[in-house]
Amino acid sequence: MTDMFAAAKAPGSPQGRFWGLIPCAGVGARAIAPGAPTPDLPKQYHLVAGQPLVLHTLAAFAGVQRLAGTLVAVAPHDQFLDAYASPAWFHLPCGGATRADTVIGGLKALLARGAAQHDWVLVHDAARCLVTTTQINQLMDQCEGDSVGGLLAHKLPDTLKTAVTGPSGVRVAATVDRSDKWLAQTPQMFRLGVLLDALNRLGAAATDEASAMEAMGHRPKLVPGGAQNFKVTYPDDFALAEAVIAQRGGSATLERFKGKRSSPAPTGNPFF
Ligand SMILES: Nc1ccn([C@@H]2O[C@H](COP(=O)(O)OP(=O)(O)OP(=O)(O)O)[C@@H](O)[C@H]2O)c(=O)n1
Ligand SMILES: C[C@](O)(CO)[C@H](O)COP(=O)(O)O
Repeated sequence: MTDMFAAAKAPGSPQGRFWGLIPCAGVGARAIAPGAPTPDLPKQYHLVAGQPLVLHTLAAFAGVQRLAGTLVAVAPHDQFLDAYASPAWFHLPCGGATRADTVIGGLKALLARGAAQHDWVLVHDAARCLVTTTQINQLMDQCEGDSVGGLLAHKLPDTLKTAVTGPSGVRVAATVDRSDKWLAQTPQMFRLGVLLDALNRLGAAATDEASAMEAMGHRPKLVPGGAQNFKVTYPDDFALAEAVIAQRGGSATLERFKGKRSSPAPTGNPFF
């Protein structure tokens, strides 16, 4: 993955190339505890085990040899990643008001820069910083021969309740059969053109890529991801992510970004 410009312009195989797309334009409102020291800093940039959360995510993608390139879709005017230029990924201010808008913006940006409609794209939340290179490769292995694509997911481990809220608070309405229930994770891997069409049709109601594909009548493949591939969503999740990183040996992901820039990267990324 040395020259993304060359990768985008190369004809690619009939099976299509693979692109990573990281929606990174959210604010993380649920993750910021009252009184936090940096309430305006989006959660994906908070330090986890010594480096901004999203860099852990990007380190996992940087290890995937088959990716032609990885686009990080950030919010307009977000310059945080300018200081972390890397040949392994590039960032663009194509984020939108909802996650679906951000993904649509990223897909269009990939197409505009030479990606093909039939290429595969792996969409992955910036906030799922514990995904591993091995898991990403497993998803690719299991889905590249599939006619639809699929996603990492985790079979529901707990008893599932529905709730009803009344005068005496929130109470159980029923216990639901969990035998067919999975928690959707990311990456979610689909053909770029089909996914863009599906997201355009479903719009903001698509909280993930698979739901847009499902609305088109497809049945995405579920590939077991594991409990550690959780999304940092609430304040407690930062400490949980740090604990997992420490248990994995801590600083391994840092090595890939030793050469990080301390000043904004120059314009002229070879991809553009
Ligand atoms: N307009 C948006 C909203 C979300 N995301 C990204 O989508 C991923 C998953 O979304 P979520 O965890 O819900 O992030 P936020 O929307 O930032 O969180 P919250 O709902 O708590 O504000 C995150 O990496 C987030 O940055 C995005 O790129 N653009
Ligand atoms: C895509 C996703 O991570 C699948 O679980 C999730 O739907 C995105 O988070 P959100 O909180 O629903 O925006």
